[in-house]
Amino acid sequence: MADLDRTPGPYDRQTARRAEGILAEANAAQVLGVADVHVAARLARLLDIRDPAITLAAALAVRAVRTGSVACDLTTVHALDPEFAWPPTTADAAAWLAAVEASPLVAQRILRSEFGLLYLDRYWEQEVAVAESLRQRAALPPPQVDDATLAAALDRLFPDPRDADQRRAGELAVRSRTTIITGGPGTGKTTTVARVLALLAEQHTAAGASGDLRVALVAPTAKAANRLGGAFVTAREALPAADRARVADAGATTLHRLLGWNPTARSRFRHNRDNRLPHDVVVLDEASMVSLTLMARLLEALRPSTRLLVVGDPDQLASVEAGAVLADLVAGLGADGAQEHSDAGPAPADEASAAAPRSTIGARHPGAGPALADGASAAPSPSQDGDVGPTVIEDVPAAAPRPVQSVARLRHTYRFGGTIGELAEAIRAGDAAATLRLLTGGAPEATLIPDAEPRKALLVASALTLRERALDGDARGALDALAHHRLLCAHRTGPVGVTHWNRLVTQWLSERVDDNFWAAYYPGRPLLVTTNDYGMDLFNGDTGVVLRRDGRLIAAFDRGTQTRQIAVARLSDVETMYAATVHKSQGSQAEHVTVVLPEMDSPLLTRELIYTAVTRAQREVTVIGTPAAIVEGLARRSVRASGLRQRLTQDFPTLSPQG
Ligand SMILES: Nc1ncnc2c1ncn2[C@@H]1O[C@H](COP(=O)(O)OP(=O)(O)OP(=O)(O)O)[C@@H](O)[C@H]1O
Repeated sequence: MADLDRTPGPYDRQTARRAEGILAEANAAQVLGVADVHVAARLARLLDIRDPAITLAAALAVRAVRTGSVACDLTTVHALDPEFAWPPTTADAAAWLAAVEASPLVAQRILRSEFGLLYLDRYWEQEVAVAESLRQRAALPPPQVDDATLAAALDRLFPDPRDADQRRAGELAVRSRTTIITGGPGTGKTTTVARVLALLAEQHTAAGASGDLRVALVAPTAKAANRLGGAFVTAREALPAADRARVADAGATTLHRLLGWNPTARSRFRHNRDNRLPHDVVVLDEASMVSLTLMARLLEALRPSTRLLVVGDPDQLASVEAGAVLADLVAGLGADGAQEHSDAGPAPADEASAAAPRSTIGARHPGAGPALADGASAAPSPSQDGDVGPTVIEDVPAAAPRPVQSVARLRHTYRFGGTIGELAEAIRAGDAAATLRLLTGGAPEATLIPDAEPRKALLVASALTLRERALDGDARGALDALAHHRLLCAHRTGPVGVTHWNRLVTQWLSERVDDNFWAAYYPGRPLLVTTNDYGMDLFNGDTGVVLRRDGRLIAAFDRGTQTRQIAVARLSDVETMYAATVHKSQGSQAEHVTVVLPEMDSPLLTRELIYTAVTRAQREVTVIGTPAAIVEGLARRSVRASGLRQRLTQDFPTLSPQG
């Protein structure tokens, strides 16, 4: 897995020493990184490219992937540095792209050009593969559904009118092969997944299938998988007894593990198109963190009959690797207002009929399936399409069973008390005035402070609590203390980065307690694992703490309800974690979170970063920064160039409202 913190920042400047010409100039101006320069220089040499604008385009295509995009949009690259001496032939982006298309780079399929974007071939292929897999899944006949059983189950599992969104998501998941369930923190995604699995298990039995429903619960990182596993146990426990008995306590794993990652094998994943996964249902949680590459691998390893539930929050920071797949799927498959609603409360009862084409359920939905409106569970005629809005796929006979691809958004927040939920929603909507009002309104759950000084007492107290429990050898107690408060920064390095804060807290502790806090290991040292070690069962992003037990130092790592304990001598790639980056914290939460905003000119100061950071808090969030930084950050979106949205729209038959 890539380093979760490799997003380039202003302190990551590196010089490509042997670069020449335009590449050297662009590197000196920090438009290009070393890797971009080296790849482009090599291509220019091999293909005898003399035009600096073409070489520059190749480097920019590499840069695009390195910074999270799937492709490079030449119309926007001047904005990277308007002062840079861009070659005059790059002023007209369309002409520049045409010149690249006419070059050997495209002729030899090293680069691909589509949708006005320039792709490295590998990423173009992956994007095509993802769209093609989804198209093939959508073209299959819809799953068989026992409507009477489903109707009764929906009434049983979603009895509360507040659960309207969850109920719609549940019904869509039963009627579709691919369902995307989105929602902010605490909107009941895991609860809905547990209920969906009960619905599916019941359908499985009603269809006379032998054996239990085979389910895989997966998340992109080990930490997110642990958390999913824990949340799923709780959600399963809350099911009515008969439904609980239907749903196996599946246990969650990582996507890499599910696919059978083997770094030494020629085919890196044991499960692939020639050796498909055996499951009936695959639930992919925290999907915002999934890269295009992994999504392509997962889709190719699924049997066509396997249901796929993609679950996540598309407003969070996207994967550290290339792609913003979840956001693209929501935009590309959600045909209507799935993304547009911003109200945090449950859907008004009459919204369905009032806003037929803008339903919460963004269904790329040809309409022939049974009704999806509340209560409309029995198989209706196509004219009863309810709140999805009647839509047709062109060229598909009206009577033919039609595939359903659906996006369901959960909007009601069950977990947060008012303020954090409202704050998350204000940030998501980019409403700076509301965000500032909530952060400065005096509510203890959300505060904005201009500098870090008031945090010193809290940080030292947290570290000392951790130390006390570690000295007692109390693994669970220490890990709980670690999860109590988290300090999050945008950058690893620099004056407001993780390294600085780790040093500062270590210094403060040294002033308070007589121990060597600069030693490699000491009781109470909070740990962050920085690489995957399959043999040790330790993964990038795992968090733990050093304990003293029987005079020895051991490290305890969180495994949901369990702990993994290892002698410190066996650890290699770990860092101190008094602070962590927002990227690394994705997929986990703490009761109280302190967010250090980056400086105003940091490229990391974006709405997605602030949203992700703030929504890591379960009970209380403190933001260190200025109102101006909040305003600036909310106005900036983390844009990732990709053609997946267009490709999904293009590949799928056009929807048009009926009548
Ligand atoms: N329909 C519901 N009725 C009552 N409580 C609910 C419902 N749905 C969810 N909850 C409660 O809300 C809380 C959050 O639910 P859940 O963990 O399913 O949300 P989530 O969206 O998966 O959260 P996260 O963002 O942490 O992944 C839990 O305490 C859960 O019991």
